[in-house]
Amino acid sequence: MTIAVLGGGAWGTALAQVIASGDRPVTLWARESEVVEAVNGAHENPLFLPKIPLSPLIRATSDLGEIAGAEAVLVVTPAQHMRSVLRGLAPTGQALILCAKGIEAGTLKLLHDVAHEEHPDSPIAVLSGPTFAHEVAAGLPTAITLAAGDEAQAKALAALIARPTFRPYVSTDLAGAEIGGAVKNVLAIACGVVEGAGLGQNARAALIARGFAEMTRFGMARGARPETLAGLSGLGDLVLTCSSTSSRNFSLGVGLGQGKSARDLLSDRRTVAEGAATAPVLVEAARAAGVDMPIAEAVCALLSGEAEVGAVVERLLTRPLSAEVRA
Ligand SMILES: NC(=O)C1=CN([C@@H]2O[C@H](COP(=O)(O)OP(=O)(O)OC[C@H]3O[C@@H](n4cnc5c(N)ncnc54)[C@H](O)[C@@H]3O)[C@@H](O)[C@H]2O)C=CC1
Ligand SMILES: O=C(CO)COP(=O)(O)O
Repeated sequence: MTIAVLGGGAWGTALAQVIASGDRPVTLWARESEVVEAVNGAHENPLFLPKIPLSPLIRATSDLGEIAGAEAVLVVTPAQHMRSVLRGLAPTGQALILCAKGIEAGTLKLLHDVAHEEHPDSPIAVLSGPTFAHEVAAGLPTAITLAAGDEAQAKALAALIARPTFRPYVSTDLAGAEIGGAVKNVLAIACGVVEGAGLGQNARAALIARGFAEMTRFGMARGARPETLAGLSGLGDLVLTCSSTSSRNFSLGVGLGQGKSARDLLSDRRTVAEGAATAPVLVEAARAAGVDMPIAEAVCALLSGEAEVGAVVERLLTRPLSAEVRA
């Protein structure tokens, strides 16, 4: 049976490639007709994942109806579009594996809650971890967290998608797997700012550690387990995206740190920097949960243009001194 992938961006295409490497036919739903044509004709996706020859076992379509017969569906749309795309999918009870990283604006809901609302009869799983799409598509070794509400379900889905260089570790902590990925994108922007403003490597290490403390506080307030946040989908992904210009969030931060405006930096991008969409939602969700997230607040202020880099850094450095670990 086929496995379906919803979303023909870099990550959806890379996941289709890794699944197809196990001799499995993959149906890839893409919004853009040029992606459908290029994947079916030339076996490539020059729009979102250039220079990677794709498996002929991947067949692209723009018809959501063609997803109906698949054994499982990997959902890889940007977080803010996930609900509307899922709404167009027939309610067949297929397992949905969510691969986007974010929190829904307006409702402040995690994506597995959104998916459950739209498809109450489908088992829901979350796939997250340190995974640059171009490395996964090139077959480089990668490990991920695969969480489902039920352990047997998580194991069955892990067996379905595991490949020799793509190694899932199972979990039953859906909230933990999701929150790590959503929060690290915002922190990656902050680390990019440190790089762009030339604040040094000590500052970046401090930001990663204090950012992880924010992720843990927020995660635990929303029901995540701290050991999940310390794993691949939390700390693992935080380290990856806070240290490489391959990260779109980090590189957005570099531009902000150099004094460019978020509007200018985002206007000529076709690709997503999810942290920019997540930051205001995260700040709102943290305030609603009574959680202090000064780094996320700083990223938000920079993105909205409310404050400049110098002021934001000064605000962070002049906070009252406090204990490293809060009671
Ligand atoms: N690229 C990567 O290395 C990784 C990405 N992710 C996550 O996967 C998700 C998708 O990211 P990418 O594949 O990288 O995207 P991308 O930046 O490569 O491509 C943009 C995607 O957004 C879609 N899109 C734009 N407007 C839309 C709309 N109105 N409705 C539905 N879809 C729309 C486009 O069709 C395209 O698939 C994001 O949440 C991202 O954080 C997760 C792990 C790795
Ligand atoms: O989530 C990712 C790697 O795990 C990709 O990060 P960026 O979206 O910042 O490129």
